[in-house]
Amino acid sequence: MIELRNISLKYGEKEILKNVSLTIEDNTIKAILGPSGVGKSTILKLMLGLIKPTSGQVFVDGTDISAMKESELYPIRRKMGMVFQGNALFDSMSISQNLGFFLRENLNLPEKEVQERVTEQIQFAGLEGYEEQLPESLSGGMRKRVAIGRALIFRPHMILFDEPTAGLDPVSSKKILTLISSLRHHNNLGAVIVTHIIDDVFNVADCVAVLYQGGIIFDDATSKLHGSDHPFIRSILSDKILEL
Ligand SMILES: Nc1ncnc2c1ncn2[C@@H]1O[C@H](COP(=O)(O)OP(=O)(O)OP(=O)(O)O)[C@@H](O)[C@H]1O
Repeated sequence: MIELRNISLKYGEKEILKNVSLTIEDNTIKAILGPSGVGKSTILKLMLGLIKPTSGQVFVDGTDISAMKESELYPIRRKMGMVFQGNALFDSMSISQNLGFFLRENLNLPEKEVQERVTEQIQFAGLEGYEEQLPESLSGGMRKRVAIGRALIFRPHMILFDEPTAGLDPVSSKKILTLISSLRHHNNLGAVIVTHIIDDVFNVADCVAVLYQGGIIFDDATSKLHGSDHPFIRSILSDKILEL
């Protein structure tokens, strides 16, 4: 479980988050929806301990990480898999090498187990036959699937997605959302999806927090979003445009 408690965050004089509280339960897919530049990626960085809040606390499985040193954060980050917006794959490595790289670097596992985990993720992500290809020869949707496999290979408790369907065509987006939905029954894994695309929320998220002008204006089951009378939520439900 991840909890942000009364988080405020400033970049210089600019206040991005104002007293934000938010919980991500295990075994739940939660979306954080908001317009571009509102602070969604900033929330993911706070959850990973990559930046410190100006005030407030971040709890991961009950442990306050907001004042932790970098070395103390390693085991915490191991609990979380991150899927970056641009995937962050290594261009010169094959798909199999990309999947196994951090496992070989960071966990002292026997090579046989590394191979087994790579094969498991190749199958889960539907990448059979592409093991020896370079990322550049794959479609955007397939590269995203490699990035998801690489995050899952550590067997995290929580997986964080930054704009998982950004830049993908509708068919690839749908496949990625189906893959994310299938995580719901995957070893009690929780997921956070940061997005500005409301269809992503309806397709995949059990619950959603809407971030607007530095604060949370909705935090409940996705099915209740239509019942909100907040003007911003009404406007995104009617035109689905978040670029305000
Ligand atoms: N290191 C930084 N220093 C100063 N300002 C920053 C920094 N990182 C982000 N910002 C600003 O903070 C705001 C929130 O950024 P963030 O990337 O979290 O937004 P976002 O909601 O994820 O948007 P997008 O979807 O466009 O990435 C933006 O105005 C951004 O310009």
